[in-house]
This record gives sequence, structure tokens and C-alpha cells, in this order.
Amino acid sequence: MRLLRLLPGRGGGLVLALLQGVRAVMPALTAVAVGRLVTALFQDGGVRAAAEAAIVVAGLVLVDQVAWLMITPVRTLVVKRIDGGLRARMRELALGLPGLDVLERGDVQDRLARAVDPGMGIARERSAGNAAVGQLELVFRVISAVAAAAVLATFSVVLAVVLLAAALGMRAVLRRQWMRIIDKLDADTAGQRYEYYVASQAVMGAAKDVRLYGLSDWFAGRFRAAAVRTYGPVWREMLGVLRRQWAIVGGSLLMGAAVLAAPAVAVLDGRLEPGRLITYVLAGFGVLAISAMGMEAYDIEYGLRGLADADALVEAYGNKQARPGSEPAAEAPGVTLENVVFRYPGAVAPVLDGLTLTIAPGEVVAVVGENGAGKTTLVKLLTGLYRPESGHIAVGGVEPGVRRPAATVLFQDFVRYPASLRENVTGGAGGDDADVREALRQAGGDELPADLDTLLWREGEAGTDLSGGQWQRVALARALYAVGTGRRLLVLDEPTANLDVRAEASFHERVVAQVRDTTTILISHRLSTVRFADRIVVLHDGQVAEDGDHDALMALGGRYAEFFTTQAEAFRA
Ligand SMILES: Nc1ncnc2c1ncn2[C@@H]1O[C@H](COP(=O)(O)OP(=O)(O)OP(=O)(O)O)[C@@H](O)[C@H]1O
Repeated sequence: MRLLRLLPGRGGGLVLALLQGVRAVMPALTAVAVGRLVTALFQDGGVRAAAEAAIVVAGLVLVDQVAWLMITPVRTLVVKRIDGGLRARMRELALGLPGLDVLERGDVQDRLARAVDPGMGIARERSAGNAAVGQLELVFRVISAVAAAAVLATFSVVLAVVLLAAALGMRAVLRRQWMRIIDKLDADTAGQRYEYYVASQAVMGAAKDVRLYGLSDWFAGRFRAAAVRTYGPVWREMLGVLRRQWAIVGGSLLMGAAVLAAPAVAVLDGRLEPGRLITYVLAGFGVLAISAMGMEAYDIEYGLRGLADADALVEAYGNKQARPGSEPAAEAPGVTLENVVFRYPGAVAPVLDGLTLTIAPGEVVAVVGENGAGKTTLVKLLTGLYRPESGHIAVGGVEPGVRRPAATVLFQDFVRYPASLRENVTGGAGGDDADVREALRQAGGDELPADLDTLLWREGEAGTDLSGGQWQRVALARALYAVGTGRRLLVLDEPTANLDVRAEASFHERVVAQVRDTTTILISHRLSTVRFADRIVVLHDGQVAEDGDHDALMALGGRYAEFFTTQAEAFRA
């Protein structure tokens, strides 16, 4: 019932049920009609009756064919509607999660993937739509068998009942055997999928490495091992099932023989006319058809398991709402962090361990520190993507964990959207082209395509790709454009990582100093990028180790001074 309720009520679902209903009664009707035709042929002077019966048979065949032709598109439509609905629900759920912590959990990712993923099935997709339609198909297959049994019952009620029960029993046995294959496939899904995708999909991403380092044998070996690990138990189970088929084959032969023999004996005894023999044999085979386990059994089982994952996610996280975002503001917000402690889920040591920091509205503060010091983590906390374990954070007086600040961030791993240059800057929000061009100019993107409609996606029609530095300028323009829309907390995480020396040298003057009425946090290992900040904060051991402007920190002779001197010396050398 759970599956049948997924079927769209109006339109597709009803039409599909109607078409399948038509096809379901065909074996029974055809059995009767062909029997009549044969009877008419055996009768003297039954030409007219035979012709009429033949027309009925032809009509039934035609109707069956038309229904069969119509089923495929309607079925596809229904499946896509159900799957689209489920995907939308899962997308909503995933995007509605307030932070990244839940989304990053392996079990949640696995459930999400199973709920919407086509799966790595045995020629079948793991899809709720296929499952719902499969359930409908099964219902009508049973109806079809019952209808055929009703025709057979006019010959022998016992034969009809025994045959129907035996056919359904055989189907149940077969189904149980084959479903164990799915169990094998679903065991350790996470590990399998990881191996499988690493081995198969990484090949595309690593195309350069594969050639340069001669990695193809390594990849092929890993792919083979993953395939054997994933499918080995499945293949073994399949072979086992095939070996255990003798009982089913024996049962089928016995039932087939009974269907043929009982009416045949009656004909020989003169108790039954030959035309009826045909009717009952055809009806008998119509009943027997249900003993075969159709592909719908996989669809149902697969889909139910995916739905169970979807249900579990909805139950666990469905009521978590995305945090509301702050209104765009004309004024720069102040930022305070008091005794903030944060550790990633499952991690032992905290990344931030009692961090206290205050940033005044409109200030430009640079955050520096060794790799892994927690600079990016700090940004994620300030933007409400994570919540601190303890301590207090406020941006513009509001806790980011309660209301997402109107911030704009150029992340280190910024996203390259397969969209137009304009959309990459505006985030698809639309807006004035003059503002887009101004943001691009400020980001140093003068040499980028002049046409804002240029598609930045090589795979797309007339699409193009950019260099690493050019992409970084586009992402920087996106952050700067958002400042113009009232996002007054600007965070730039390694904004000059891909820029050439000249662009890096002029970065502060050309970009940072031009941003008005905005609180700016600048993260960079390139100390020439941060030296002009109002304040520089050094993160170490999860806390603020040093805090002051460039001159003060150089005079202090601590970590910053050491970093700076080392970089400057390396540069001079
Ligand atoms: N999503 C995550 N899950 C678990 N641990 C993480 C995650 N992201 C970062 N870490 C860990 O947290 C620590 C701080 O990472 P973070 O990215 O904040 O450092 P960072 O100072 O920005 O480093 P870098 O200078 O290399 O960019 C690192 O030890 C890292 O391994």
C-alpha cells in the first residue's frame, strides 16, 4: 500500500492502472475467444461463426498491442514524477539542514544516496517510481492469473485453485531466493560505493595524473578489485540460486503437464469439445504466468529499501529548518567570539579551543596561522555553517547559529558554476550588468570574456573554460558583487592563491582598500597580502596567539615576525 499511495492520483497513475487492467484480462479473454474460434472451425457450416470469432481474437490482440504500446510512455512519466518528487524532497531536506555537520556524516550521505541514487543494481534502478509502478504491475499480474483461473474453474474448480496456489507459491520461493542477491548487494554499501566510485569516477578527474604518472594499471587493478568485492558475492549468490532451481523446474513441469493432461483426457473421453481444450490450456498457462518472478519484484524491493532510507532521513532531520538569513544591511557588522570551542564530529581534539576575538565594524582583520590552524573553520562558524561546542559568537549582535549573517565568502575551494559569466558573479540573482562589470573590474577580471553571457562550461555548447587565476577572479567578483547587495561581512579565504605576482602585490590597494562600509576578514598565507590589514591575528593551538598590526607584530618578534621574515628571505633569495 505504501508504494501504491505514491502513484499520482490523477492522470498518469489512473491511466497506467487502466492500461494494465486491460492487459491483465487479456489472457483470460483470449483463452475464451481462441477456444470459440477453434470450436467454430470444428463445426459444420461454422464459417460465419469462425469468422466472427476470428474478428474477436484479432480485436483482442489489437487492443493488447495498443495497451502495450501506450504503457511504456505512461509508465516512464509516472516513474519520473514519483522519482522527481522524492528527489525534490531529499534536496529540500539536505539544503534545509541548518549546518554542514549532519550532511557530512557518512551514514547520512549513504542514506541520501540510496534514497535518490539510481543504485548499482542488477540491471534495475533503485527508484521509488519503479517500485510503485512495479507494485501496480504485480497487482495486475495477480488479477490476470485470477481471471485466467476463473476461466479454468469452469472446467475444474480444483484444478484452477491448486494451479493458482502452486503458481503463487513458486513465485514466493523464487522471490525469496533472488532477494538474497539484493541483500548481498546492499551489504557494506558505503564501502562498496566508495571503492567503486573512487575507482571508476576518479579516472576522469585524474586523467592528467593517470597519463603523467602511468597510473592506468593501478586504476584498472583498483577498479577490478572493487568490482569483484561489490559483485563477487552477488555472482556467487546468483549461481547458487541457479543450482537450486531444480525444484522450481520440476514444479513447473508438473503443473504444465496437469494443465495439458486434464482437459486432454476429458476430450479423449468425449466429455469436452476440442475448442474448450484450447481455452483451458491457454487459461492454465495464463495462471502459470504468475509463477515467474518478473523484474517488478526487484523494483519493489529496491524501491522499498530506498524509501526506508528516505523515511529515516525525514524522521531524523525533516523538522530541522534552514536558519533564516539576515537582511542585507547598509552598515558593517561587528564580530565577537568569546571562548569558542569547536571540534569536528568524531574528532578527538578541538580545532578551536577557547578562541576569543573581537572585530570592530568596518575593520579589516587578517587571520594567519599554519596549515590546519583552524582559519577556514573559523569562517564556517562565523557564517553559521557549524555551531560551536561552547562559547559565544555574534555577528552584528546576532548568533550565526540562530540567524545566518548577511555575509559573503570567497572560499578557498570556491565553486565553478557551469553557468554564464554573469550568473557566476550574481549567483543567478539577476541584477544590473553595470554592477557585474564593476565587480569584475575590481576583482581584476579585465581580460575575462567581455560578453557576460559567455558560458563558463567547456562541455556546453559554445562554452569555454578559464584558467585557475581567472576563475579565482570570477569568484572574487561574486563576493564583491554580494557586498554591493548589502552583505557587509566579507570573508576572503586565500584570495590571491592563484593570482600572479603583480595581481597579488596590488591586491590590498586594488580590492580590499576599495571595499567600503564592510567588515573584512582576510585569510592568507601570503603575508604580502595581509600586511596592510588594520589588524593581523595569528591562530595557534586553537586560540589567538598574536594580535596587532604588521608593525606591532614585527616588533613583537613572535610567530608572525618569523613567518614574515622567512617568506621575505625566501623571496629575496
Ligand atoms: N569537514 C571536516 N571534518 C573533519 N575535520 C576537518 C574538516 N575540515 C577541516 N578539518 C580539520 O580541522 C583542522 C582545521 O582545518 P581548517 O581548514 O580550518 O584549517 P586552515 O587553518 O584553514 O588550514 P589551511 O591553511 O591549510 O587552509 C584541520 O586539522 C583539518 O584536518
